[in-house]
Amino acid sequence: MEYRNLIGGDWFACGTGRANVNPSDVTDIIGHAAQAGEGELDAAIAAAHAAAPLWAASTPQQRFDALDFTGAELLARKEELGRLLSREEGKTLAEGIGEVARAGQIFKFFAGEALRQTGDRLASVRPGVEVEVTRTPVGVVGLITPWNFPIAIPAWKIAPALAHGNAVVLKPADLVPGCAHALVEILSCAGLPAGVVNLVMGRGSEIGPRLVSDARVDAISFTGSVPTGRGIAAACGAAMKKVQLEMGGKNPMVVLDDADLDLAVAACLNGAFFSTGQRCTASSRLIVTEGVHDRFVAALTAAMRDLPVGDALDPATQMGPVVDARQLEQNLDYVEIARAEGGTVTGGERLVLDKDGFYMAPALITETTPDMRINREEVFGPVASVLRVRDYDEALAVANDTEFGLSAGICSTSLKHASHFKANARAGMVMVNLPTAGVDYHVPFGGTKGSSYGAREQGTYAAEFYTTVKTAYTLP
Ligand SMILES: NC(=O)C1=CN([C@@H]2O[C@H](COP(=O)(O)OP(=O)(O)OC[C@H]3O[C@@H](n4cnc5c(N)ncnc54)[C@H](OP(=O)(O)O)[C@@H]3O)[C@@H](O)[C@H]2O)C=CC1
Ligand SMILES: O=C(O)CCC(=O)C(=O)O
Repeated sequence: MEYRNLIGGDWFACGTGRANVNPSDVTDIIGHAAQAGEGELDAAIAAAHAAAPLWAASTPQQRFDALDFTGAELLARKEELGRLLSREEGKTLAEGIGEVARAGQIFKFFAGEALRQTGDRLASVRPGVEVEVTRTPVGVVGLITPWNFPIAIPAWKIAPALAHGNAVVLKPADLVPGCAHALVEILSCAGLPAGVVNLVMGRGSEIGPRLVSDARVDAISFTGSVPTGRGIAAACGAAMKKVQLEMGGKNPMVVLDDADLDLAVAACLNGAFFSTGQRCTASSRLIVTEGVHDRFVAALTAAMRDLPVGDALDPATQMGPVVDARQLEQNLDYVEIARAEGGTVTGGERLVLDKDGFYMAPALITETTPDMRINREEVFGPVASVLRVRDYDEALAVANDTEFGLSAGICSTSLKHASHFKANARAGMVMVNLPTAGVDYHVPFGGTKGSSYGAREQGTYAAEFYTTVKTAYTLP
């Protein structure tokens, strides 16, 4: 399969195609992706810039139709596209199909948002004057997306951008061109004017900074690593350009003595290891009070041993491979760092299976302290640590002792502690008796502190980023 770039409504096979490798089996080359250079990027931005006024003038019905069509198509093809997703990213088939369905629901939700454009008409403080407050499109939005949710994250950026009347240039992660291509191919049949949606695949370090700094691009929405995000924020700040960043997490999951132990173990197993731990919402710090600590560790260790690791496309697999060799090395390095810091390691070894892929066993690091690197830095793999604490107050203090603030969870049957945690956990999302990862598609997503910057993504709150508020005064 050859993945081409979509520029101004035409498909271009630019540059030498980059191989799209299956992380479950590196002998399986799924396709080759076009690599855009400066010229192709420039053409894509020019196309979006020319098309933006057309789409800004579209009716709510036109926007609804395009988004509803895309959502319906994704839902109808979720098995086929879920298979592609699992094959190129490595999450299990059930997770891959689930993610495509989620992308479909996101488009359906924003189809509805296109019809629900709101505004205010108010009386002026001056006699006879009318005031109207409306939302107008931002213009051209550059979307830079990561590899860990290769269809849902592009969906939750493209869908609100289009619903609110913007044109986009999508730069997906290098490792997952197949899903981006499939999504944009569907959008190219959705009745949008040429140039409203453009796809440029190519090295992020080369074309990314150009996309961010181009004066014709009015706003940037980014999800990925902290260092890349910081660079983008600095460039957008200097250009006084609107920017939205979703970055890392070091998400705490508090387990109190009074928790339902089975529920807590299931929530931590899911939060820490599902999707191979490659979620910015992953539960990477398990903070457990001393009365339940040993029973919790024993039960979670047993559950980890029963988690089949293997080829993402094998229906028996519950944890697929790591996305690539570099990420696998990073994960294994962190396991060794934790051991050297004095942590006790269970699992975390590289696995050699019949297929030549990037496999490792899930890792649990016990007997850790808050100052260890394993409790401060994001690993982005199936590696979780356990911190033993005296009581709820210490648990909350440890949970908040991080530079990140994306998601925070608590497992407890105490309404008092759950309510206090919801109010006092310094995170954008709080979960009670649920994994820190796995969020709904119709409500805001985002964090505090070093995890996020700018307006929230998703739900009705997405309007904040994808529109500019205009206040009009009329003397009739
Ligand atoms: N919070 C999250 O959801 C995610 C966090 N991460 C974290 O980041 C680490 C590294 O992952 P990685 O994929 O390399 O993350 P990056 O931040 O490097 O990549 C994210 C996106 O940004 C692009 N990009 C890279 N460099 C630039 C640049 N200078 N300017 C603009 N865009 C750029 C990438 O393109 P390209 O792919 O072509 O390099 C990709 O599309 C992981 O180990 C993990 O810790 C990673 C993914 C998601
Ligand atoms: O947990 C989720 O459902 C979403 C996580 C996510 O968006 C991410 O890891 O980038």
